[in-house]
Amino acid sequence: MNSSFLPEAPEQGLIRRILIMTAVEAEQAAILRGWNVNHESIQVEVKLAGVGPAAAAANTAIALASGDYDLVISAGIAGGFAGTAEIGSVVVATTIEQADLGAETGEGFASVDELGFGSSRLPAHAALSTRLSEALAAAGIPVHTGPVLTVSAATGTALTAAARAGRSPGAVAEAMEGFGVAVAADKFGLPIMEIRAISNVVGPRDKAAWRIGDALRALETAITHLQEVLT
Ligand SMILES: O=C(O)c1cccc(C(=O)CC[C@H]2O[C@@H](n3cnc4c(=O)[nH]cnc43)[C@H](O)[C@@H]2O)c1
Repeated sequence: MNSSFLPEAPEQGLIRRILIMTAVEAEQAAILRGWNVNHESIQVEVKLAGVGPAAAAANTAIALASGDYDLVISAGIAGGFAGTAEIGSVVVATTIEQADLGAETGEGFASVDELGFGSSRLPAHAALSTRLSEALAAAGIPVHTGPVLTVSAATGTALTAAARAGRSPGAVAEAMEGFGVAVAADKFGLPIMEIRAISNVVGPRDKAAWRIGDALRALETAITHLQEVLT
């Protein structure tokens, strides 16, 4: 992407320089396909976060330390919670939550929030997230909004899926980088979004049921609509 930014005035709330972080190259390529580089009014950098929240936080912080951005987005594929976000749909986070940041206790999992050690969730940019989800719905694209969970270990059983969904009412999807990206963006005082396309159902491992190609195509489409919302 063009890395020379236009002289804009971000303090007026204009979004003109966006950093999009993806776990892997296939997601990065889908986003580059979906973004029309001829729209020079907004500059986008799409960089690799790596898999998992720690790598995502570190790589996002490195990118933010060497760039000047107005908005940070975690984007890629994700698992959808059964009955909430179907394979091929798009989810737009209202909040970005690390679902396994806390402690196992005799009474079950306790989050760092409950333990008094900090926060495991950050709010997404509400206006942009709403405008994107409304644009996707208007275009007939299946879209769901709600908390998107970040985990260090992907769910592999129905029991864990139910427990994670139960602790985060309204949770729409699970991935592995969003909260890491969000914490880094928050340290730089920047707004955050998380946009995911659903490749699988959160629960028992069934890689044969994954539809990564469909999810990448949905991600590409979602980014095209994001550009329209922002310009
Ligand atoms: O091998 C498996 O059974 C398996 C199960 C869940 C996730 C994986 C990954 O390798 C995920 C890597 C990558 O994709 C994102 N992602 C997509 N679906 C999920 C999910 O259901 N839970 C967590 N992450 C998911 C994630 O953001 C990673 O970047 C393998």
